[in-house]
Formats: sequence, structure tokens, C-alpha cells
Amino acid sequence: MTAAERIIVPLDVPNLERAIAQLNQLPEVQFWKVGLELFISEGPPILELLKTREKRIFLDLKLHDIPNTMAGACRSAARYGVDLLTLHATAGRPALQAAQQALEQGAEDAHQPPAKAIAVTLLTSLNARELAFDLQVPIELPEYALKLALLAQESGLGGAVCSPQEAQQLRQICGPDFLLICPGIRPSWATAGDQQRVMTPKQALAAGASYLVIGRPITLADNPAAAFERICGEL
Ligand SMILES: O=c1ccn([C@@H]2O[C@H](COP(=O)(O)O)[C@@H](O)[C@H]2O)c(=O)[nH]1
Repeated sequence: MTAAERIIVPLDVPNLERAIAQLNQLPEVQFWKVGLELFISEGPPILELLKTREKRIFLDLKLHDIPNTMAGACRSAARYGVDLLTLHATAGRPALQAAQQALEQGAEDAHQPPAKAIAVTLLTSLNARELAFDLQVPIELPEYALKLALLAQESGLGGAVCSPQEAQQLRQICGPDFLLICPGIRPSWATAGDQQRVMTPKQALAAGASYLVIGRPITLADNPAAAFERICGEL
């Protein structure tokens, strides 16, 4: 896989018109992430648009609910034929298992390839102090992220979203086939913004990330295509 194919760019925009403008600005990007902002605004037609342009799709809905509701949502999402779908590992083992089964069944019923379910461990916008004092989690952050990734793996999911700072440990313990999707990627020339557990693209790949989710350093650049090319060059 080329460096460019390992980069997923989020379509963090409010409507179809802005999404189309971003797709046109970045024709080299093959893998796009559709998150809550755009999906809530535009719904499934945005996925159809990406498919007509033969793009890969990461549907980042971060589902978090009881097992029955997670299964229903995953059965519905399976119809879209996306590549990746996120849910929160903190939904717990029964919900993750129900989600995985429903994705497989839903895909079979819809004659679509099954999406890989990817569990969010701990959002990259959070730091160790917030984990300990706001969320009241009494274990160290790297251990917490690892435990949630293992829970996802044991539940049959295909991978985890984690910070690149945890990627090396997760890669060692979860093995080579478990996908590690890493947001919190910041080239040395970009600002972190609300991301707190960051690494550069090159460091993240060296740590074992399977894919890098890189948004604002590319999409808010004066010339997004040049920023994307610069990052690919750095890899
Ligand atoms: O822990 C997480 C999970 C998801 N994200 C998403 O990734 C992108 C990152 O965008 P940047 O502009 O590069 O910060 C964004 O869509 C988030 O919703 C994350 O950042 N951290």
C-alpha cells in the first residue's frame, strides 16, 4: 500500500455542497471519513456520492448504546457497503458482540461486503489528567486504551481507533492483523488544536498505525492538495 493510501481524510463539513468542493480539491485522496456532522446533515446520499467516485469509506458514527440498539444500527449501516464503521468500546462486550454479528448478518442480507467494525478506545482529544479526574478511571491511560482494544478484539471486531501514542503497544499485543486507525496526527508544521495525544504522520506509521486520519492540517491549509502531497512526501 502506498503512503497516500494510508491516509484517511475526514469530510468534516456541514453539507453536500462543501463536501463536493473538498472532494474536488483533493482528487488524490482515496479514503474518506464521513462523521457525525455530515452524516446527520446529509444522510446516506453522501455515501452514494463517494461510491460513484470509487472512494473508500470510513463511516465514523461512534455508536454507543445497549446491545439491541447497537445491533439494529449495525444491521442498517451494513446496507451501505462501507469499509469501516466505528463504535465505542465502552459500550461493553455484549454490545460489541451484538454489533459485530449484526454487521455480518446485515451485509449478507444486503449482498454487500461486510464493513470492519472498529472500536474507539479513548478519544485523542483527552489526556491522562482528564481520564483520571474527570472520567474517574483509576488506571494509567496506555493500559486503559490497551484493555479496550483487547475487549474489541476478543469481541470479534476488526480493529481499534487509538492515539498514535498507544499504537506501538497495541500493535505488539493485538498482532499484525488488527487494524489500528489513528487520528491525532499532526505534522511538525501544523497546530494541534483540540487534539492532545498527537504524533507526526511518520512517527505514527513507524509505531504501527494501519491508517492515519488527518483532517485540519490538510483541509484548512491554504492549498489542501499541496498539504496532502507534502505529508505523503514526509512519509
Ligand atoms: O479519538 C478520536 C476519534 C475520532 N477522531 C476524528 O478524527 C478526525 C480528526 O481530525 P483532525 O482535523 O485531524 O483533528 C475528526 O474527524 C475526529 O472526529 C478523532 O480526532 N479522535
